[in-house]
Amino acid sequence: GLPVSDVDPFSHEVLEDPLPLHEQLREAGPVTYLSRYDVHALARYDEVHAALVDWQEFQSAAGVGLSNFRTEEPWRPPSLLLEADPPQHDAPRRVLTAVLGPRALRRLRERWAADAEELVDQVLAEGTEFDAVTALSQAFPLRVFPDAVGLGPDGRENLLPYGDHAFNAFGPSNDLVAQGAPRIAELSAWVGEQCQRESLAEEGFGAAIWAAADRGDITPQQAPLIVRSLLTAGVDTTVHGISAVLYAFASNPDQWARLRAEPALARVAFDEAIRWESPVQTFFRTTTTAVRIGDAVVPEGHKVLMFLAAANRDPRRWADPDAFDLGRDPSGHVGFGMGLHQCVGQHVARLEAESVLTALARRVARIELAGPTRRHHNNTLRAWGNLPMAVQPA
Ligand code: HEM
Ligand SMILES: CC(C)Cc1ccc(C(=O)O)cc1
Repeated sequence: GLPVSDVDPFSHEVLEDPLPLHEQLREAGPVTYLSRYDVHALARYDEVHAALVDWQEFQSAAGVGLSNFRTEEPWRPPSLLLEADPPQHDAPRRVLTAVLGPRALRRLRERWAADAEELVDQVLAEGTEFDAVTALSQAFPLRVFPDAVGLGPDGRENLLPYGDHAFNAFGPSNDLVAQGAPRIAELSAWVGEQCQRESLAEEGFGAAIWAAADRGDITPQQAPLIVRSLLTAGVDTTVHGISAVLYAFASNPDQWARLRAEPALARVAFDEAIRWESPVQTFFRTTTTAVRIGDAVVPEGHKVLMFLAAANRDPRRWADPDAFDLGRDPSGHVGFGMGLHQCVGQHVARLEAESVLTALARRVARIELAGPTRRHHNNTLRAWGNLPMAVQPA
């Protein structure tokens, strides 16, 4: 039969330490009915992977949060990529694939490497103990990404709280959503303003999106919403992704030695950290027909909650899943999703993380935690509130 649980995956207790729930859901069966939210939960790698690649039966157009856009008004106009399915999804996806693709990033590689070296030098000049969240995880993305998009200099402090609320809003209307509610109208207005053509620099991801509208690849009405996708998805994720890989190394000093010996491991280290920590923990799909999962049938129009983090540590798929191991091949992890909607910004994220790790590995022989850590709770994101770190210069 279908296992049932009234657990709240979005409670502070679970957000503080989700691992026990992930284990419980994986062991309960291929699917569990969560009665509290009337959703079906997938926690094993095979079922999460299968739902991610089957966009026809598990759609995104009804929203990838708990809210069902067929019956509820979205809090903001739906994303033309994330909250769309083919054919509407096709042109916006094709444009962002080109704008954010490895070729487009070639010209950023050198600049970001230099920026990372400069930032790490500045951090180390201040001392060997610092909070890596503010000094590196937040500082580097906020130093390079708004410029890469072509944002003006003012108001960039709005980006993190806007994204934090957007990611909370994929969950239920709990206290985390209530915390962001008072400011979100003002933050949304600022973000919307930055997406207008006249707000953007002549060079950058934003300009490239507007150039696609000039070519007729997308419409001028779509261009600002596609820029909005970058500002929503492209900041908080990389901040918490970089925190995840720094925490992974600080709690596995032997792996730092491996990176120092072989700096090219920086790239696979980031993907292994994305698998191990999964900064994006969960999101939803909506069934477009009755779908059989295991020996259960999920009715049409139901929300399905995918636990990416649980899938990324499923012992059915990964040997020694709880180990952060640079010797592993992490490809196939679902930390960037999978299939049609797989993260279109993953190359940007990898380049940011690689830049920071390479600069740090060159300058620092050891990194370790130097005090109590604190989580930052979010309905969707796994994040550190702080990472007190002590480093030993090389
Ligand atoms: C560590 C950093 C990141 C993580 C963990 C991450 C994770 C994800 C995941 C799991 C999805 C799939 C969502 C779904 O299937 O519904 C996704 C989609 C997406 N991501 Fe990322 N992301 C990251 C960085 C970025 C960056 C830097 C950008 C922009 C520059 C970005 C832009 C997007 C967009 C636009 C989509 C929607 C793609 C589509 O629906 O076709 N992401 N991301
Ligand atoms: C993991 C995903 C939910 C991250 C994300 C957020 C927002 C957008 C957008 O298009 O606004 C795209 C992707």
